[in-house]
Amino acid sequence: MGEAPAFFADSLLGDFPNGVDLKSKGHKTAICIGSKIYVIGGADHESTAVIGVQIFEKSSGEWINPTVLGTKPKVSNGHSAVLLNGDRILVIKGNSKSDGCFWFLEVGTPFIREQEKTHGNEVVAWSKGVLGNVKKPIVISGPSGVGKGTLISELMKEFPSMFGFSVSHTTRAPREKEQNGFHYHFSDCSVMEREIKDGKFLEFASVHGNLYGTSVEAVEVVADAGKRCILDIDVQGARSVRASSLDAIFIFISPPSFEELEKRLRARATETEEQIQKRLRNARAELEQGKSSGLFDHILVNDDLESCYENLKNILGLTEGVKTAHKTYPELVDLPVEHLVSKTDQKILINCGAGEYQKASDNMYVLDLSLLKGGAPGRTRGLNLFVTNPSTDRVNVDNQLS
Ligand SMILES: Nc1ncnc2c1ncn2[C@@H]1O[C@H](COP(=O)(O)OP(=O)(O)OP(=O)(O)O)[C@@H](O)[C@H]1O
Ligand SMILES: Nc1nc2c(ncn2[C@@H]2O[C@H](COP(=O)(O)O)[C@@H](O)[C@H]2O)c(=O)[nH]1
Repeated sequence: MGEAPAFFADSLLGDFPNGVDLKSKGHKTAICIGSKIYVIGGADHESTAVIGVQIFEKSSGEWINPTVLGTKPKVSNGHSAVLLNGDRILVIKGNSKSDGCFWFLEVGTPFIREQEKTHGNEVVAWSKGVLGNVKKPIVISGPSGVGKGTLISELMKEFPSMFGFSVSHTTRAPREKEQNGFHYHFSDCSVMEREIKDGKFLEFASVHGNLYGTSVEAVEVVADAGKRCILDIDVQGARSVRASSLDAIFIFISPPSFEELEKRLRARATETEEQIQKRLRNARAELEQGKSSGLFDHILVNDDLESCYENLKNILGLTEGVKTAHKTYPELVDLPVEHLVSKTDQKILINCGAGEYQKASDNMYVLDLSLLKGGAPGRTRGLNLFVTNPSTDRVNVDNQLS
């Protein structure tokens, strides 16, 4: 149970006209979902730099400090909040640019329900809203030595501005030419176990006797750079990603034969005999699962490297002449502190000339949420923002809201 915010729960039920399902006072907003009132604003109880969240449970009259996961938004002069689908709240920070003003607070999504089982406490999770879209990440799996890394290197070499590699964490020792932060983030077992508990990883698995994991950040930094992310992970990891909010394409690379796989692994000469034996034992299980689980969208046999690479490019729609990424981000706009929000279906109307400050020339923005992707613990992507002027674009607004 936490300390109450600086106003009483009853006052939350007053009529503050600041958006849909929204009651606000000062820099706090309140959204009611069932028996709970989520109070967003002020400082977090652990850090004064980020926006706090508290929950008022109406049935017991108690205040709860939930476990707050995800990237938290910095405190701002003011914000508005809108409930979406009953399980997440859109928070629009005023006085910020459109690449940093949209945030989502998840309160009842499948991810939150899973986390509540682990934490044994109320959980909420922030994710930053990102305008525009990037193409689906690509998960590449297959037994050790099949050629995943070789194929990925070819892609990155031919299309450097299009693809980015998700740099995993691992507890295995670096090989001779491997660089920390480039090939892997090399980590201690105790550090990585603590970070797993803290929710830093999208997925993790014990592979060939070591821990490996993809951090949420490893995937998001690639997408933030406008690139398509490639993950090189084992089959257990692929299964976890399938169950996560990351909408990806799953490709399994298979060897032409088990003998050829063994030959490649030995020729690479990076493992001891004992490790080779372990990897080969695991390869049998991975081949079984990879081919029969229905987990993978595509299975590619890496016999001749050149033709396998061509097949991979075909799957990814990389025909001749496609060399660069297409960025589709809208131009940045400034959202003022004073704004009104209203919601129709999957669209949010943001009126930037709110109340007494309204001028005929003030712009309205329409935030389209119909193509939302992802969410906590990563980013929420696929937001589209249209600008419109109420005095000249009446028809336009109506169309965009319908
Ligand atoms: N089609 C191919 N024909 C012959 N050799 C290949 C082929 N593809 C890759 N190789 C070689 O096989 C070895 C293993 O390849 P690579 O390191 O890319 O495998 P990997 O699947 O990434 O393995 P790991 O999962 O252990 O990281 C390398 O020496 C590579 O040059
Ligand atoms: N589940 C995960 N598996 C991973 C990750 N990073 C790499 N891997 C897989 O581990 C094996 C061994 O890799 P190696 O570099 O030691 O040869 C290989 O199959 C990789 O695909 C990860 O983040 N998560």
